[in-house]
Order: sequence, then C-alpha cells, then structure tokens
Amino acid sequence: MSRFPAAQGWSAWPAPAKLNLFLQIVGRRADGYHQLQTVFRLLDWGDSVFLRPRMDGVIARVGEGAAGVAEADDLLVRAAKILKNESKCVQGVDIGIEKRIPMGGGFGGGSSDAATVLVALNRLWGLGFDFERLAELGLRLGADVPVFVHGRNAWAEGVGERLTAIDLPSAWYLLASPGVHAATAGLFQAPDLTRNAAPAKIADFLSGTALGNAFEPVLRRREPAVEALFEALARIGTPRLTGSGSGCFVEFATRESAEAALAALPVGVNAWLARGADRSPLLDAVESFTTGASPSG
Ligand SMILES: C[C@@](CO)(OP(=O)(O)O)[C@H](O)COP(=O)(O)OP(=O)(O)OC[C@H]1O[C@@H](n2ccc(N)nc2=O)[C@H](O)[C@@H]1O
Ligand SMILES: Nc1ncnc2c1ncn2[C@@H]1O[C@H](COP(=O)(O)OP(=O)(O)O)[C@@H](O)[C@H]1O
Repeated sequence: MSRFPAAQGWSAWPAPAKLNLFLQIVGRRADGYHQLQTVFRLLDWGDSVFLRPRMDGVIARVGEGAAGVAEADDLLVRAAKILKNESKCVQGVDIGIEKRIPMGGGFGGGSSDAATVLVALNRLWGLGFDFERLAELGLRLGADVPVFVHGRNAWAEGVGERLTAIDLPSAWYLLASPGVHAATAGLFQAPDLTRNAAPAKIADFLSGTALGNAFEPVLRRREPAVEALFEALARIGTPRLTGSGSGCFVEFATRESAEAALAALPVGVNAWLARGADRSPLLDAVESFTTGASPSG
C-alpha cells in the first residue's frame, strides 16, 4: 500500500527523468555560467511526487525525502516555497516522494521533482499561472527545471532554458549508473573541458552528426568507474553520458533489443530499462486533473 494514500487526501504526480542526447558548450555568460546546446529526451520513468494541500499555510516534507538532502535544501520544498511567495497563496502543502532516479547521475531527478511541484501545486492551489511563468520560477532552482515544466522533448540553448520542442523517434534506453556522484560544478570548472565548440544546428543533431557530450571525455579520464562502465556497455551498443554524468545510456529502437542487451551485460553492472516519452507524463496527469478526474493516488 502507498505511504501516501488517496484516501488520506494525497494526489500522485509523475516526475520523469531526462537524458541529454547531445551536449556541447559554446560559450560563457558574463556571470561565468556556461552556454550550452543540448537535446533533452524525457523518459516514461522517474520519481513519484505526492501532494496534499493544507489550509494552515505550512509547507512540510512528509517521510524520508531524497537521501541525505535536508528539508530546507530539498528542491521539492524550495519549489513550493517559491510558488507560495510569488502567488501569496495562503494554503500550504504536505509533500512526499518516492525516489527512483539516482541522485547526481545526470538524469535530472531533483529538477524534475521541482517542476512537478510547480505544475501540480499550480493546479491544486488554483493559481492559474501559465507554463512560461512556472518555467521562469523553476529556472531560479536549476537550469533543467524549465524543460520539465514544459514537458516536451526539446533542443535547448542558453543555460538550457531557451527551448525548441522537437519530435524524437520512439526509443528504449538501457540506463546505467557507475555509483559515483559527478559534481556538476567541478566538471564545469575542469581545465580539459571543451567550452568553445562551434555552434550546431538542430538539423546536425537530427541527421546524427551532433551526438557527443562535452563532459564524457573529462569524466572518463577522471573516474575509473565511469571508464569501466563505458567499456562494459560498449559490448552491447554505443554508450553515451547524460548531462554531467555519471549516468550512462545506450539507445535501442525496440523494447526487445533493449531487453536482450540488458540480459547480455556482465553481472555487477547496475543497469535498467526505460522508454523514451513523446511528452512528459506530468502533462497527462495535469490534463486529466483539469477535466475533473483525480490523478491516481
Ligand atoms: C549539466 C546539466 C545538463 O542538463 O545537467 P545535470 O548533469 O546537472 O543533470 C545542466 O546544465 C546542469 O544545470 P544545473 O542543474 O542548473 O546545474 P547546477 O548543478 O545547479 O550547477 C552547479 C554549478 O555548475 C556551474 N554551471 C551550471 C550550469 C551551467 N550552464 N553553467 C555552469 O557553469 C555553476 O557554477 C553552478 O553553480
Ligand atoms: N528532491 C531532490 N531530489 C534529488 N536531488 C535533490 C533534491 N533536492 C535537492 N537535491 C540535490 O540536487 C543534487 C542534484 O541532483 P539530481 O537533480 O538528482 O542530479 P543531476 O543534477 O545530476 O541530474 C543532489 O545531489 C542533491 O544534493
């Protein structure tokens, strides 16, 4: 039984993971932040966020939360606080999470959790903010939050907030984690990171000429566990890094081929499968909520 049952007022909302199918750095802003070009692919797999509005104005995390993350630092809680401050809403909310997305793996779990809180609470509190406004608020929490708010696979520029929706072919992914936490800030500072790549076009990605990840060579040199994972995954396909790592993935056209690859991996590789999404399952949950049906709890 769920720890957050509908009978006790909880509603359940998906927070999908993402992959970066391509990532390069083309420059730097005056404040030092790096300007990227990347392709975000949303997955039909991720965390589950549970929300239960409360009338006393308190925002509280219920249950364990993301391992090792203090309540005040939790992106779930910070997203709810930003929305409350901006809207002057008098309501509060209890927040629960079933965490599946490994933290610090480049799968975007924290950012997606935050986006789900923004989008779902906007409905539950009846605020009527549009997605643009929610994405702007989300950007204050992290560069990956806006794509999760809009819920479409996207080509992204700027720090990841200038989004162009793109259609991607259906695909299955073998995801793998080497069990090391890649510190994003440190990797952006790495002297051997290529940060002046020639700008690519969406067509370069779609034709398959732009598929690399600028962090991949840096992380493979720094982390023996990442290099070992790449070598193991190379036996079943073409491994790639997501985000700033340390998570990796291999793309397959069908579920059957992904399952066969998973079965062929050496024992001890921490890998699992996920389907690429056409659009975020969060959008479906919000739309069914609008039409009067309650999301599953
Ligand atoms: C690399 C990407 C690709 O999707 O994803 P992840 O690997 O984190 O999932 C993102 O750009 C991650 O953006 P974001 O989630 O905002 O990064 P954070 O961990 O908050 O950033 C930590 C630090 O990295 C540096 N940083 C971050 C983003 C950026 N475009 N330029 C930077 O220089 C800044 O010093 C920042 O303080
Ligand atoms: N709800 C949350 N889920 C995951 N991480 C969170 C959360 N709230 C804060 N964090 C912090 O954000 C960091 C980055 O997490 P995450 O978004 O999962 O990885 P990545 O940015 O590599 O995709 C974590 O190491 C953790 O310190």
